Amino acid sequence: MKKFDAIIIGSGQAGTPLAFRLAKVGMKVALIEKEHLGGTCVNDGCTPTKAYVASARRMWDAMHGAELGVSIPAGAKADLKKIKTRKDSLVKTSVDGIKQGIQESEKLTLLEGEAKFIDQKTLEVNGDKLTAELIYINVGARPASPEIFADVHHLTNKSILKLETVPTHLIIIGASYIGLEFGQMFRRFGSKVTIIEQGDHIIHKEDEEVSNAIREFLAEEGVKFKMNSKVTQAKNTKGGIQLTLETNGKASKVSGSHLLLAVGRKPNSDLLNLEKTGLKPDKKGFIPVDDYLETSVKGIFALGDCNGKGAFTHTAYNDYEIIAQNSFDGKDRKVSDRITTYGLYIDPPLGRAGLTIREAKEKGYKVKIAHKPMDEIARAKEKGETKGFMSVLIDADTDKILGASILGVGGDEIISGILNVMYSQQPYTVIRDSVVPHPTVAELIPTMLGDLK
Ligand SMILES: Cc1cc2nc3c(=O)[nH]c(=O)nc-3n(C[C@H](O)[C@H](O)[C@H](O)COP(=O)(O)OP(=O)(O)OC[C@H]3O[C@@H](n4cnc5c(N)ncnc54)[C@H](O)[C@@H]3O)c2cc1C
Ligand SMILES: NC(=O)c1ccc[n+]([C@@H]2O[C@H](COP(=O)([O-])OP(=O)(O)OC[C@H]3O[C@@H](n4cnc5c(N)ncnc54)[C@H](O)[C@@H]3O)[C@@H](O)[C@H]2O)c1
Repeated sequence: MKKFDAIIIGSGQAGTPLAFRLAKVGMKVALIEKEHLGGTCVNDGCTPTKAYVASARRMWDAMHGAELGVSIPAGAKADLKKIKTRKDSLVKTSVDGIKQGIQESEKLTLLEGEAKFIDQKTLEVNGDKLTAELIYINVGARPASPEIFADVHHLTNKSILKLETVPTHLIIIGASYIGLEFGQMFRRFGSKVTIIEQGDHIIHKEDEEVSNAIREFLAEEGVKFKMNSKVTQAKNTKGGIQLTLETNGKASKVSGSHLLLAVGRKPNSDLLNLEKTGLKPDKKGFIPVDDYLETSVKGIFALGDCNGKGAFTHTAYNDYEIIAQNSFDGKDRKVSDRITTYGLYIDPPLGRAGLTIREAKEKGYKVKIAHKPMDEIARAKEKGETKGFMSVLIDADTDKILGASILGVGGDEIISGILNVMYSQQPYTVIRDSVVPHPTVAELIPTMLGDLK
């Protein structure tokens, strides 16, 4: 039996920085990773997809030069092999950085293998047993894969990143983060793209206006949507796959060269033998934790996607901060202090913070809404990128900002300014009365708030 001060299962966006921090304060730490250092974000999530989004944008620029008076000779072509090589190099740099950090740390031991509990505080990896009083679970999630697709060739967010030629017709199941980001980028790389969604709105968590605007501009680029559609049959064909759909009671068929499943993610908690620790995941497989990320077993914590408190890299990293700062910096940080925020990295992007209008109304807030279409903003017009709008939601009783959606050029960056005011718990009037550089898209936020009725 090997004894450690702390064991971390999974080298994701919470586990990796935590391993370094624990080792830095002198603890003997084991970091267990079954697949790849850095986890999903680095290897098959944020880093690769945002690298591809950047290549897709260059492709779009090449096709749209004439709109801004620039003649670009015809013949722009996405070379997926080169796009992948660039991505692989970005991923490698990140992973090598983690490897080097581990090699340089005397207190940190990396164990490459899959961890399983064999009793409350003991784990087994590759036949070795190890124990610690403190155990941090950071096992992340994997792509969900409905039974109906089990026997047809299909891609996930992992395998699609291994392709070296552009699919002729990519069918995507699921119109949310993964489906929309991959859908637009492959459309721009030259694929025909059809997205099949069971619901009646794409990116269903958002307000209807956001969802409709995104659908409209993706459709304008040629992405086809089949809404309210369920796959009732899937089969392999000579040229790819054929799906039978049921849409509002009507049957139809769609055939494509490739199929991507983007129907959500399943926590990896089922791989851990959790019952040996006395822990029980919830119905969706998330490991229940308190506001300080501790499970019902003292000394065992769950961080990142597997605890169901967030599904993003910044939420996983914040979980690390909560543990580290409460343990070593005398702070009292809690999950419930976190304000929801994320980007959807289509082009133009969506930056989101706080509540949607629907959520605010459901919670009983009396709301004031400031709203500005991008086509009324000088800088957006100058850039020739006028799709989308900005909207900020205000609590009519307190003047505090409840939420915001910035859909449009720079929206993923602009949202942080609004988020900072939300964290500082100041009223919206602080932004309304601020002076912002001209000409920027953000300069219209004070104007928009000034127009608030
Ligand atoms: C295609 C895609 C794009 C994304 N884009 C974004 C984005 O732009 N912005 C954003 O904020 N988020 C994005 N995300 C989400 C983000 O990647 C995750 O929220 C984040 O990686 C979660 O980190 P984590 O630390 O919880 O787990 P992970 O990063 O998933 O790491 C968990 C690690 O645990 C390992 N592991 C699992 N079980 C065991 C075991 N039993 N023993 C040992 N090791 C184990 C896994 O191999 C993995 O390396 C994206 C996700 C996907 C799939
Ligand atoms: N920009 C980002 O931050 C980013 C990007 C990519 C992924 N992610 C993370 O990855 C996670 C997973 O994303 P996702 O898009 O796979 O899942 P999701 O859970 O957000 O959406 C899945 C979609 O698939 C639809 N769906 C499910 N089953 C279906 C079926 N059988 N037929 C048709 N439609 C079906 C659902 O209605 C839903 O719209 C998200 O939680 C997100 O946090 C984040």
